Amino acid sequence: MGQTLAEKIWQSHVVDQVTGLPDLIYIDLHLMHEMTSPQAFDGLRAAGRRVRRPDLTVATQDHNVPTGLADRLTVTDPVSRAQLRALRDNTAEFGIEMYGLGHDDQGIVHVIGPQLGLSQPGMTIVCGDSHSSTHGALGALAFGIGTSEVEHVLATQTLRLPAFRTMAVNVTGSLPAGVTAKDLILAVIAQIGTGGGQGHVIEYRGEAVRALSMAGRMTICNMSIEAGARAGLVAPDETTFAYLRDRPFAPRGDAWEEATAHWWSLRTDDDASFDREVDIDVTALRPYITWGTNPAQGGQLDGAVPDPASFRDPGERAAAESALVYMGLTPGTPFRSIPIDVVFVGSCTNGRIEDLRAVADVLRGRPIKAGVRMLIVPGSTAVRHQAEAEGLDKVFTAAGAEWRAAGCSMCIGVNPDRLGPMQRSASTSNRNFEGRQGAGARTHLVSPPVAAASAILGRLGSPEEL
Ligand SMILES: CC(C)[C@H](C(=O)O)[C@@H](O)C(=O)O
Ligand code: SF4
Repeated sequence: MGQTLAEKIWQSHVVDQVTGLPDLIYIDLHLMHEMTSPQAFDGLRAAGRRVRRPDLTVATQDHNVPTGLADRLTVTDPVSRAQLRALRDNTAEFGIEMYGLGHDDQGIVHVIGPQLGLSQPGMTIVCGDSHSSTHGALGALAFGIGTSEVEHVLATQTLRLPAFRTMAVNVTGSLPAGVTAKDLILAVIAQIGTGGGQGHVIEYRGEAVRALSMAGRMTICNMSIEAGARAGLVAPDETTFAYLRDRPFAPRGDAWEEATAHWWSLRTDDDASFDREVDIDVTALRPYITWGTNPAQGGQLDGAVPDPASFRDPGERAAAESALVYMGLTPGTPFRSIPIDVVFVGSCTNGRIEDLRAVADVLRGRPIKAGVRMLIVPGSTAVRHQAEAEGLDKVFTAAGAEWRAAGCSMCIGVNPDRLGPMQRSASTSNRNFEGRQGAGARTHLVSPPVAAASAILGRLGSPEEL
């Protein structure tokens, strides 16, 4: 019987199999950021070990960095300061490449890996960060790992990883105009739930996935983790190769020809079977948003806040009840009437140049609503430079938005970009948990065009209303 793509990559990386223990897997690329690495380096030091393959390890500073142009280098929070300094010192001590603050290649770890051509088809990639699934868009098997595993990879370039189950998400039809990869993944998560992918590696397949840009594929793979999946991936094709060609770390010349010949073999065999398959037809998909406090509590923007009583499952009903209290929402309220205070565009889900272009297309020539704060935060310094070369920053600032420097920013409240209590945001990020964007803050996850339209309207809405 044939194999799935995920199984093929796994098998080609098994270093050791011992009965009763998870497989020992070779790791091709280890990405790091400041939040999950300090203790790993402390552990190495305590054991007197070195980093086995510093050449396969790359670090950046993203979570704790200020994105304000004025306070970029003034990190006042002591914890953030200590973590940023630790990463700088540790990478210098252990000989690891570091794209830190001030470096042209700095950015959110899941944005810079693909952008530099570090993340490639067929690789095993790990990072001490759950959204490592993003790199699966390149046809890699990419897992988020914990800090003790970070230490293990640093020391050995291998990791014992538990076996996974396979799942196919088959996406048919083509996305209607104005409907994006973000809407698609929010709809998938609403359909299968936050635990729907548990223990599985999801392969996204079908014509609608083939038609997605690499940025779109990264958006859907990124959020696989919000459905509980171990990883998400898309088989590599011409779109992948066109994206990777000539990137700084992509193979060149004959090595490129050899690599692409191999990469073409990286696909699920026709006679392979998945442990689970989910079908979704996107022909009639509309912009999707979340109303609750987990990414599966979502619905079409055309709809209204649901009545918790409408959920048959008692767990889902209770979760909806408490989410509506936290979110300050009343059943039956049309989504398009919900006022917002802040709009955040950015994150490893939607902080790429394509996302910023989509936002600029909506904002061009239109001011954002008085009283609304809009932050536009490029996913990397290179994205920032590209956007400026295209004049997008002028569009943003002319509309009244803040154009900021690269980092995780308001996706997570561990840097100065935070919402105040009860402030409500439309956010292109991936998590709407209680307190995620600041204590007491209320988050609606949206696509880039919906974020831009909402900033103009001062309430949740889409470009068709403008
Ligand atoms: C800080 C980090 C460990 C965390 C993650 O694992 O995803 C963060 O990036 C997030 O998005 O919540
Ligand atoms: S942008 Fe958000 S989701 Fe992505 S790595 Fe940073 S904090 Fe995590």
